[in-house]
Amino acid sequence: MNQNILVIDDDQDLCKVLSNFLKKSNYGVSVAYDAESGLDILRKEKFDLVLCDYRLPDMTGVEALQRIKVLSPESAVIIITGYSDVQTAVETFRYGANDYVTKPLYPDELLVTVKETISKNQDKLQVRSGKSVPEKTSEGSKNSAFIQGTSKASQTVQEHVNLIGPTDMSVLIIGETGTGKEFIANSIHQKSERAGKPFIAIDCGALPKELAGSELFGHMKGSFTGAIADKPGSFEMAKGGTIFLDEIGNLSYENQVKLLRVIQERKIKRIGGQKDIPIDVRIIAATNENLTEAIQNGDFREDLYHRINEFKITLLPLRDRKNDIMTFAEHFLNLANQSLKKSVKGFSEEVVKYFLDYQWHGNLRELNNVVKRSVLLTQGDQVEAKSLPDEITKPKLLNKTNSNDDGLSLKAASEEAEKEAIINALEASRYNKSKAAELLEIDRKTLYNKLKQYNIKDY
Ligand SMILES: Nc1ncnc2c1ncn2[C@@H]1O[C@H](COP(=O)(O)OP(=O)(O)OP(=O)(O)O)[C@@H](O)[C@H]1O
Repeated sequence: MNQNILVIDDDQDLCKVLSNFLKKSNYGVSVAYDAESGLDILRKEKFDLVLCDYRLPDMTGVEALQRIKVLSPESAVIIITGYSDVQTAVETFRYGANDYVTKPLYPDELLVTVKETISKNQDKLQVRSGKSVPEKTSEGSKNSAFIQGTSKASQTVQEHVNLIGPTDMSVLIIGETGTGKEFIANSIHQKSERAGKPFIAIDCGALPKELAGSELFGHMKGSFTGAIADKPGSFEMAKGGTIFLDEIGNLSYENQVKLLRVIQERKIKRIGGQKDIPIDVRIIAATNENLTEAIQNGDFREDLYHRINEFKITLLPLRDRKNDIMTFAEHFLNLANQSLKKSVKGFSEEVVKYFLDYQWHGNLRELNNVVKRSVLLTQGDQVEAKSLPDEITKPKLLNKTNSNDDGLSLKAASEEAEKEAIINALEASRYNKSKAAELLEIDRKTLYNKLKQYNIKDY
């Protein structure tokens, strides 16, 4: 049966082109020019994928995404965005977007992203419904796509993963969007005795409040409108395996209480059910927000925090572990060559410099997408700067013209250099702050102040 795609974009010409192209590639396609019409279509039909513009005339990208997830939690969503919006569009990942593509859209690149996204989403749905997913040998396989970073920070993370993997401790992974939290969670699972059992990833940010309880803990027929049959929740489906709760800070208070009970008593009750069901799962949680602050504000339970935080792993933003950038870029280049059937060999020196200087707010996910796009556009042997988006090659000029901001000033340049020196010292000292302060010839207190000033994550 054909897979169905819904395209929501106010650019009617783009919709026409996309629709023709996707139909030629054997997808069933429906089109809407604003979010409300798209949501109307979603109320009537099921879609494997929604391709949704980030800037719609009637609502913001995040709002559209949240409403899509309420109506059709099982559809994958790819956000279409202009490169200048990438920095804000990456926020949609907190609400369950599966990937993003940047305008101008290129058919080959889009097709690869569409195929991969639908396939990964179906694997997830299958695992959640209790069916095993056949091992894949292509680039779709998590294991074949996983690599270790080469920065000191990544090596330390890997040591921790190796240590903590075989235990049954709960782990809290902290990091910005796209830093690889789910990949690390999966790697911890693979190193444990639970490896042959399910790894179920739940995006708490994408779960509509009204469905979250049922999704996690299951329900009994008739317990609420729409509960047409008994349904096991993710905790039951993960039997013997690991559950990965991404964006755990988004769980409602009520579900936090239920989760605490699962952890303390190792059993659950389905919604509307009487029976206690024993649960054997390891919990790995992730967040990109400051849970301590959420606790102080009364939004997150402190007792739950201590339970999920038996071990903490912090993934630094890519811009703060620069040694990883080219390691991952080479890896993504190989993957892009495979999926786009190209044979680009590497990156020009200029490109390497741009990559090292860029801020990568979407982290590894953004790097992957930029490399994929540049491989597609490369005719010769190596990726040249002209294949990169302007935001990467001219960030300061684009962002700073017509503003009083001193991005081009000596002060900004020396602050940038200072920040880099601090990051290098931290890496060299394996995040031992006393040693880093010594290397920098400043005292610890000054170092702490600078970490705060430059928003360098505490490792
Ligand atoms: N160790 C790794 N090896 C190879 N690719 C990686 C690795 N970690 C991350 N990636 C790439 O980065 C993308 C984002 O990773 P992941 O989904 O694990 O990030 P995340 O921190 O969980 O993001 P979010 O918070 O938005 O859910 C992956 O799809 C993959 O392409």
